Amino acid sequence: MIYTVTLNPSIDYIVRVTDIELGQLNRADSQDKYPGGKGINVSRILQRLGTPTTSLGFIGGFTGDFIQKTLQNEGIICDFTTIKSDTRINIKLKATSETEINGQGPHLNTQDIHDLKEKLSRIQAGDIVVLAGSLPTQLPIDFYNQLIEIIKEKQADFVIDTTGDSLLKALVHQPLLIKPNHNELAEIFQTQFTSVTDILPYGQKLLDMGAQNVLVSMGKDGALLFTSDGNYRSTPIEGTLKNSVGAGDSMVAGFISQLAFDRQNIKEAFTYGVACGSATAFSDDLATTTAIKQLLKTVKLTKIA
Ligand SMILES: Nc1ncnc2c1ncn2[C@@H]1O[C@H](COP(=O)(O)OP(=O)(O)OP(=O)(O)O)[C@@H](O)[C@H]1O
Ligand SMILES: O=P(O)(O)OC[C@@]1(O)O[C@H](CO)[C@@H](O)[C@@H]1O
Repeated sequence: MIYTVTLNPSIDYIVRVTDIELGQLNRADSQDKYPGGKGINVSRILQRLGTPTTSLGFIGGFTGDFIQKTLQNEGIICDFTTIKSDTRINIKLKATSETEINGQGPHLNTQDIHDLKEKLSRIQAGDIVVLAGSLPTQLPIDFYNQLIEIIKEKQADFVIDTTGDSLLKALVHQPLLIKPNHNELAEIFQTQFTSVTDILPYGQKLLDMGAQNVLVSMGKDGALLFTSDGNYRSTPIEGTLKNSVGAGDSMVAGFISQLAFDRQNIKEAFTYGVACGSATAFSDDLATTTAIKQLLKTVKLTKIA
């Protein structure tokens, strides 16, 4: 089973406006609301790929109810910890460019935290747990490490998609996959990249620091994969960008959907990751199964010397 943990889920409220004027009344051309949060996005794509998944995390209030009902209608197993406060709403404003305002997240109490850990303790050896997204402000910076200890005790694998110190601290525990984007990678090592060649030593560094597989996503420029069996680049896929929210999560989902079958089949995993990421970039919501299948045929990988 693949579990996803979303500590700070959201309703993503997408508002499309042709010309936004700050300080004025603007009227939306259209709007949508989707269940969001990085782990939840991973679960939604896994489900579309036919891979069984259970969603864990904190949800509450009318916003939490919307998320849980939508996920259950899509066939995702939900084992959320119910909290008293409302789950946040994240605004994704799509005008000539995309602007995001992510909410802070709800209040949690000690019992909520205990309940989440207790649910996570029910995983079994061989399961994969995806830890993705920001921490509610109240949680300590090492909270992911506390969850990793539980996962390791159970002899399960984990994927972590977070940034900065939380990511670096997780590396010694040998995550099955990490997926920084190129900006996050530059920030971790306090550097700047001007070409793909600049990125290569830093992807390799994360591998040497303990990650089993490192995916570096580069938006419209494709992605790089670093593994102990060699490094690969996916050539960019052409298409019209509709939505960059969740492209990275879709990539993670595509990748682990294949690793869950066969831990050795890295190239197939990378192919699925790229197809899912681009298919979401070219869709209004997260990618559909049909969109992913169409793009699978177009993914091209080259080995990096
Ligand atoms: N405009 C695009 N055209 C084609 N493919 C894209 C585009 N944007 C994203 N992708 C695909 O999706 C992958 C993940 O996207 P990206 O690098 O934007 O992740 P991210 O920064 O983690 O995104 P997010 O945090 O919004 O989920 C890319 O590596 C690429 O394969
Ligand atoms: O505030 P966080 O947890 O860093 O990011 C949350 C979020 O922006 O990430 C997802 C896209 O990756 C969205 O569904 C969601 O709104």
